Formats: sequence, structure tokens, C-alpha cells
Amino acid sequence: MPIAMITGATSGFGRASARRFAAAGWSLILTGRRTERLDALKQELGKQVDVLTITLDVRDAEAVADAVASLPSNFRPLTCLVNNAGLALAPEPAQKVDLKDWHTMIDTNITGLVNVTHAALPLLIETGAGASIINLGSVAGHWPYPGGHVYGATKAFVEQFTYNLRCDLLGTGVRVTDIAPGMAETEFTLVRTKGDQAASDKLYRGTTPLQAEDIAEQIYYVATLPDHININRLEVMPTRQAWSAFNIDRD
Ligand SMILES: NC(=O)C1=CN([C@@H]2O[C@H](COP(=O)(O)OP(=O)(O)OC[C@H]3O[C@@H](n4cnc5c(N)ncnc54)[C@H](OP(=O)(O)O)[C@@H]3O)[C@@H](O)[C@H]2O)C=CC1
Ligand SMILES: O=CCS(=O)(=O)O
Repeated sequence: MPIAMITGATSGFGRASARRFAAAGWSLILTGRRTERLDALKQELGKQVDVLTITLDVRDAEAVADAVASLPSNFRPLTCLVNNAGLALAPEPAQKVDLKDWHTMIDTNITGLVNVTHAALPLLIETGAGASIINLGSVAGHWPYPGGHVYGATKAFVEQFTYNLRCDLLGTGVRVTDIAPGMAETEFTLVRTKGDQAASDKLYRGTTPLQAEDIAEQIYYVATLPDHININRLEVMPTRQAWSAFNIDRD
């Protein structure tokens, strides 16, 4: 059975992906910081497939390396790594942001993703043909917008890291993809606004955002393409979202 490791499996895209891969019979390594949510997911999906849950903060390089090194033999080598754990904070303009929030985004979206990738690479290369790394980037990594500051910059890192990894992994059979979603209704905005449910509801009200299951379907699609196909970047927006005009400062 193929084996997927999914970071940030306690919510949103990660949890929906866990369900999608389980429906197809994959063995799953599910990680996140909220143990009770991991336990609930194991309870739910463990009836269908082999599930290993690991309470893990991706920012902790040593813990990540230990967790991957300690994977039991029935959960290695890896077929797919879904580097999904991440967050946005501080929707206000850059000049009003608490520096700690910038550090948290960099530590999670960049350092955390790099920590997991570094630890998992040997297990993906061991699988070789058909293995894949799927990184969750964002439209924010490609298109600037007010309040995007460090969040968008972390996702630009994800995009370029994806391409550079591809160069180094050429010949190993391991594929690498940046999936870049637009607006999707998950706990993302609740986290970004530090628990402001009304602000989160307002953002998604009156339109049709992507749902976590939509992105999970794309992740599963990319992971199960024939071995010889690598999608480099997949940008996915809701039909009811598009770019806006440049802003102009006038007298
Ligand atoms: N929703 C959207 O509009 C979009 C989201 N994205 C990206 O998709 C990814 C998933 O987001 P989404 O599902 O929407 O958001 P959610 O907030 O619903 O889920 C985020 C997940 O990341 C985990 N996570 C956050 N910080 C850490 C950490 N330090 N260590 C381990 N896990 C962590 C959370 O788990 P826990 O708290 O238990 O640790 C949670 O499972 C993120 O990388 C996000 O940037 C990209 C484009 C659009
Ligand atoms: O990454 C999330 C999508 S957005 O909020 O930046 O548009």
C-alpha cells in the first residue's frame, strides 16, 4: 500500500486530504499539534486504513527529525509527503504588524516546511519512481495584495523551493509540486484573525469559496498521476475570485 505523510492534518486541507487518501486505501502518517484532533481522525480513519498519528510542531527541527527517523517499518518508505502545515497571521498593513507574527509565519511556513522535507527526503528517494512531495503554496506567493507582506513572501519561498528541489531530485523519480490555492473556507481566516469568527464568516459570506475537499482532490490527483508526469505548479481559484486592479496613491 502507498504511504502518505500529511502535515497539518488536524484541520482544513490536511484533514480533508487524509480522508481522501484513506478512501483510496493509502496508509497514513498524520501530524499536527492538536493531539485530540489527531486522535479523533485516527479513530475515524483507522477503521479503513493503517494510521499513525504524531503530535508534532513542524518548527522543531529535532522533533521532526526524530519523528521521521522513528517511523515503524510498515510506515516507510514514503510514497507522498504533503507539506501542508502553515498559517497566515496579521492581516493588517506591514507597518502595524507585531514582529512576532512575522517570525511565526516564517518559522512555520518556511522553516517548518524545510525541516520536514529534509527529514523525509531519504524516504521518498528510497521509493523513487512515483513518489511525490506536494507543497501547499498559495496565490499569495505569486500575486501581491495589501496585508499579504510576510505571508505572501513565505509562499513565494515555497514556490521557488519547489522548483529548486525538482532540479536536485531529477533522476531520482521523486516529483515535486507547488499547489497554490486561492480563497478556501477552512480555519485559515479564524487563525489569521486570531479567533475572530465574525471576520472569518464575513470573508466567505455571499460568495462561493473553495472547500477543503476541493483542494484535497487536487492533492490526491497530483499524487496519483502516472510516474512520468510532474505538475510543477497548480494554481486553483474559486470561479468567483479573480485579480484586482493596481492601487494608485493620488493627491
Ligand atoms: N485556506 C486558504 O485560503 C488557503 C490556505 N493555504 C495554505 O494551505 C495550508 C493549510 O491551510 P488550511 O487548511 O486552509 O488552514 P487550517 O488553519 O484549517 O489548517 C492549518 C493546519 O496547519 C497546522 N499547523 C499550523 N501551524 C503548525 C505548526 N507549527 N506545526 C504543525 N502543524 C501546524 C494546523 O494544525 P495544529 O494547529 O493542530 O498544529 C492545521 O492542521 C497552509 O499552508 C495555508 O497557508 C494556501 C492557500 C489558500
Ligand atoms: O493563502 C491563502 C489565500 S489568500 O488569503 O492569500 O488569498
